[in-house]
Amino acid sequence: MRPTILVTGSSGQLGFELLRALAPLGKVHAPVRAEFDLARPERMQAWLDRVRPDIIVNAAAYTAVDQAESKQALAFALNAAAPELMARWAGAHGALMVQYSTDYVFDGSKSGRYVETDVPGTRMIYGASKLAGEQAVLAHAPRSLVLRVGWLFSAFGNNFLHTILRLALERTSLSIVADQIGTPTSTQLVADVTAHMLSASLSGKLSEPWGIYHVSASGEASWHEYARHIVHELTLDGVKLACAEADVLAIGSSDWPTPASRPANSRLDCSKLAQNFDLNLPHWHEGVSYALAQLLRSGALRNTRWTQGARRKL
Ligand SMILES: NC(=O)C1=CN([C@@H]2O[C@H](COP(=O)(O)OP(=O)(O)OC[C@H]3O[C@@H](n4cnc5c(N)ncnc54)[C@H](OP(=O)(O)O)[C@@H]3O)[C@@H](O)[C@H]2O)C=CC1
Ligand SMILES: Cc1cn([C@H]2C[C@H](O)[C@@H](COP(=O)(O)OP(=O)(O)O[C@H]3O[C@@H](C)C(=O)[C@@H](O)[C@H]3O)O2)c(=O)[nH]c1=O
Ligand SMILES: [Mg+2]
Repeated sequence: MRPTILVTGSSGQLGFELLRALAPLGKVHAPVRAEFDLARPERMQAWLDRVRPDIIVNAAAYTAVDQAESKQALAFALNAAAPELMARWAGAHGALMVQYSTDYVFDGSKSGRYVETDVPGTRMIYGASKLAGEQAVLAHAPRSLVLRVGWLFSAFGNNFLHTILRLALERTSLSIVADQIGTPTSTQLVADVTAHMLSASLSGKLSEPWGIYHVSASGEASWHEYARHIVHELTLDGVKLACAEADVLAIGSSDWPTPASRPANSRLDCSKLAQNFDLNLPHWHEGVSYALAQLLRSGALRNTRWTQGARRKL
């Protein structure tokens, strides 16, 4: 029998890709927020009891990093209490669960890449709420995968790539922090890796696949290098930007004060993923190229002033 799969957050950038990537694995249910609201436990419980999914893939979350600082209760309700409820249900009914967490569970003080056994320590509410969520899932759903990802982007949705595209069209220079490093990772890649991990786990060939995994593209960048790369690629594509690559300026975090204190280093080591699942992930440049190609080819942008004549070859 094909498993029944619940995907939450399907209107978000990762959930959207999961709809595509998980379709070959089973019957995907993607309730909208009104049907499955993370802030309404009784609704979630009723939905789970009615549909009885075999696999829960939770891509819904409170993701507004700075706003979370003043919305602590909401961030914890969505990022910790709601995954706990799903995990308890999964544990009680023998379901599998996939929970997404973040590189922001770390404080950034390590000089190298973070491994799964490094002790998290975060200085922000979003990170603390996601950490509580991953701990609750691991505690209550014995068959769960907690995938820590970071710096997600896609051709669709809210993310840094879109912010830079918009700003570079409007402004003649950009000031971007250069002292926070991580790895931009496409939601397509994370969705495809999720599908691979789930099908390998379901095959029964892996003795103990469950637990925390770091999942990121290879390579690394500061936000400044990432922004420059986006502007460079768009310029090569013939997009008429107001901002030239040389005018993407490096600044320090202290020059860009934000409510949440972001880690200086949130690079993730993915050796455990490579070892247990035989996956070696591509460089983040490849994901950016693909997302820009999708953007430039999308009908929604075809008639805008700045894409006229712009073209991308992969
Ligand atoms: N974005 C990033 O860079 C990173 C994200 N992650 C994690 O990856 C996962 C996916 O993130 P991403 O796709 O970027 O997130 P998005 O912000 O793009 O999407 C969030 C999703 O959660 C849904 N949601 C929000 N509140 C509720 C609620 N009360 N009830 C039901 N659904 C709700 C949203 O629905 P609606 O459309 O109704 O608002 C939307 O579908 C999250 O767990 C996030 O913490 C980890 C590291 C990096
Ligand atoms: C727009 C802008 C941002 N910045 C800085 C602020 C910040 O340090 C950095 C990135 O800002 P953003 O708000 O786009 O990204 P941010 O919200 O920090 O992204 C995070 O989202 C959550 C959900 C995660 O889990 C993380 O992995 C990470 O992807 O860029 C500038 O320096 N100049 C600018 O013009
Ligand atoms: Mg943000």
